[in-house]
Amino acid sequence: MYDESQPFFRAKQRDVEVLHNLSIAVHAGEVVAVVGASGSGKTLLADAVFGLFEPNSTVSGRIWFDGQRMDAAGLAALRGHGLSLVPQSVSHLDPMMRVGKQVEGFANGLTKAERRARRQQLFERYGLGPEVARLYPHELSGGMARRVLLCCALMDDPRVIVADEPTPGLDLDLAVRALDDFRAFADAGGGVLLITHDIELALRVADRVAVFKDGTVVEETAVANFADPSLLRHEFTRQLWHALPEHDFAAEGAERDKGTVPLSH
Ligand SMILES: Nc1ncnc2c1ncn2[C@@H]1O[C@H](COP(=O)(O)OP(=O)(O)OP(=O)(O)O)[C@@H](O)[C@H]1O
Ligand code: NI
Repeated sequence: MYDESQPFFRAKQRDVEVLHNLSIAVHAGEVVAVVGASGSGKTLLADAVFGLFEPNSTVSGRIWFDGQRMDAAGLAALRGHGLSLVPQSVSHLDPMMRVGKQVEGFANGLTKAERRARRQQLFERYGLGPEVARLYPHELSGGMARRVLLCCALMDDPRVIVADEPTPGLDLDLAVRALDDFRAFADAGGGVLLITHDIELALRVADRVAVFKDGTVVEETAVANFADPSLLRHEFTRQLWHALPEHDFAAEGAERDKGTVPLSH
């Protein structure tokens, strides 16, 4: 029987520490890949930089931009004006606004006609037909939505792009194009923090790799060190190396059977 003295629903709040002792740097001209297991805190890091955390979360740390320590207001002013996010979740798009208008809204200091022309250029580059501009986000496929998010980040002339899983759902040629564009952006003096599960693609464009595990960077290493596992210091990084399709394929299968291959996708 229903007991009125007992609450019908009870929720308990507990604090979970996700990120700790974390230090990461991106220099001008560099693509830094962040790789690591699902749930290790990569998205929380990206979102924290952009102030996109839950209101009841506790965030502490220091952020420098161009050698200057940023306070909350300074960081807020940079978002969309120098610092661009390609978010992992397509829920970052406004469901009530046609995507063409949304993308154009990410440009700074351009006339309406210039915004439109730039948006059209980006849409063409990423295989989005002109009709896509009139669609609402719910009318896009997953891969289309991801390309729209990419266009949003590239509309502005950012100094730093934080891209959180920009390639899932993209055909290989488009994924490669996106990463090549990040490379070109860095070569022109920008900085890119590229969060990805696709280590193969990451190794193709990145200069350095930061390996994330349980909310911290366990190893930061030059891409060149992935040529040989003996150059990798941390056991987890070596596991990632072995999980690459061109290495130890049989060993990878054996590891997977033991449930120890860290990549989830
Ligand atoms: N709003 C939230 N409330 C409570 N816990 C959260 C919240 N958001 C994320 N977490 C937890 O923080 C941890 C890190 O999540 P995060 O999304 O940063 O992982 P990730 O490394 O980006 O994973 P993936 O590779 O799957 O995208 C997870 O354990 C997740 O459950
Ligand atoms: Ni994530």
